[in-house]
Amino acid sequence: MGGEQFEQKEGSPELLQSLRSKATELLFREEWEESIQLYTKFIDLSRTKITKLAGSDPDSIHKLKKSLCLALCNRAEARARLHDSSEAMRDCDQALEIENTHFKTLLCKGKALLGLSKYSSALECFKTALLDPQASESVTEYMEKCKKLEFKAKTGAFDLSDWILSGFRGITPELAEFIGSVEIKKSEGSGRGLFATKNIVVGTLILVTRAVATERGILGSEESGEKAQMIMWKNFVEEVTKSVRRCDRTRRLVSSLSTGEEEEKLEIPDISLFRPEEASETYDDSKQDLNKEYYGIGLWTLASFINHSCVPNARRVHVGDYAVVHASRDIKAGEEITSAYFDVLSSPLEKRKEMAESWGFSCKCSRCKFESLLSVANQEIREFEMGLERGVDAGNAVYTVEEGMKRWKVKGKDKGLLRASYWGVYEEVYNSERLMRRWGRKVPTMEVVVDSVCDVIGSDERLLKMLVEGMKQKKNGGCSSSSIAEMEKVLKLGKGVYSKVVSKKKAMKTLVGLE
Ligand SMILES: C[S@@+](CC[C@H](N)C(=O)[O-])C[C@H]1O[C@@H](n2cnc3c(N)ncnc32)[C@H](O)[C@@H]1O
Repeated sequence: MGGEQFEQKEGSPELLQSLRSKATELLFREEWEESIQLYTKFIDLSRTKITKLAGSDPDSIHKLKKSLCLALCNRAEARARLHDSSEAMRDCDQALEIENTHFKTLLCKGKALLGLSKYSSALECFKTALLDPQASESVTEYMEKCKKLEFKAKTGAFDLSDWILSGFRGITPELAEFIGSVEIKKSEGSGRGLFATKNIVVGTLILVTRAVATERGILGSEESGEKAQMIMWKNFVEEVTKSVRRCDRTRRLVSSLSTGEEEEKLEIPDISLFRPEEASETYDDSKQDLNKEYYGIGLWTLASFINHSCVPNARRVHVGDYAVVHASRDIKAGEEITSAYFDVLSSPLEKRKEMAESWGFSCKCSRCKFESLLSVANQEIREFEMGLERGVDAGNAVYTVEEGMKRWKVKGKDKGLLRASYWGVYEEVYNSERLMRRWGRKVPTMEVVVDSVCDVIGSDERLLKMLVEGMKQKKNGGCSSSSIAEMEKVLKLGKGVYSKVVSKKKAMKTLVGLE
């Protein structure tokens, strides 16, 4: 192709024709990069020619502009396929400057806007496209999609009941970016954090945010797994770098993130920076643990402002490329929203310190402060923990903690903190008929312990499972059906674990194992 091209004069109709048909052929063959290259050459040559012909040959200029418009539109299509929505948008805008109702471009721009989560702007585009005689049903379908996503983005009303119930199988449901009642502020403990601007009820969605980049894979055996992990990280960093280069807004979002150093000096970005519809696009030319070997990396900018706490009030799950954060207990206006970066149930202070260290920080949360003070003052706790390591009887261990708390003057909510730290032994006791026969009368009931733990660490599937098992056992033991209050408690805990995206009550009942 190269030789053939250079024999033709730059800007000759033959060269332009040949470039255009080769670029189109590549587009049909889905060879996006190569197609973009040829369209770029065609676009540059056409523009030069139009400038040269200015004022002399209106017919030729008209024809050239028409094919320039189509070339920009096709290049936009190819760029959109490579997930370069910002550059695709720029091509569309330039094409629409030539022909403001160009049908194919309007469709392409609408799709690019959808890719940028700008649902209402996308809807406007499709509305204009619908006026074109070529408009088919697919335009109406796109309009419906925009309306649905815009509604979700405004309200956070998602219903993933069916997908969750099907065991997360099938097509991942389409989500929209959503930012609830939150703002970014200085956090007492660690740089900046996300804060509630209104009271948030357990289960309510706080954020749904799409990743700047993700990388997923299955890791093999130890050695090849490590290598695969390294390759995934390399690809991931390349993807982030590409996204940052492509889009100025992404660059601003990524550069607002903390590196974990000098957190006191970090700027507080306005939350509107993260709202896709509000963000002006400037073009800069420059863990679901179903499988232990499954590995995933991602970067979600707004979710990265959420600090860790060992008494978290929010949970984060991933659905496709989205991070979904919801309240795992009721949150008061002004309270900092925190999630657990690692398992905080069944993890005494020293174990949590190690885990925080592997994340590169030393945890300053209230639970760590409380337990540090307690263990410094308390030789008994250290001895108790040494006993746990030696494998003492779980019933005896629970009894020791409960009696100890009386002596150490641990009261009210603080009891939940220690029970959470030593949850492992509590769980063992409540799950064992033998231990319950021996210790049942000497230790608090499972319901009391679950309540107090839930109060401090928020909803957790292990707490939920324990409550549900308790209800079933009561039923099997001849108790009449569970009380409404018990049922409501389980469903509330279910909401805290799975969030309101399981909005059908029947679905929630099945999910928690009550049906
Ligand atoms: C994902 S960022 C959270 C937002 C960060 N504070 C900021 O200003 O951008 C994670 C970093 O925040 C800090 N951090 C988060 N939770 C913390 C905690 N409980 N105690 C101390 N530092 C914490 C650590 O430096 C950690 O590496």
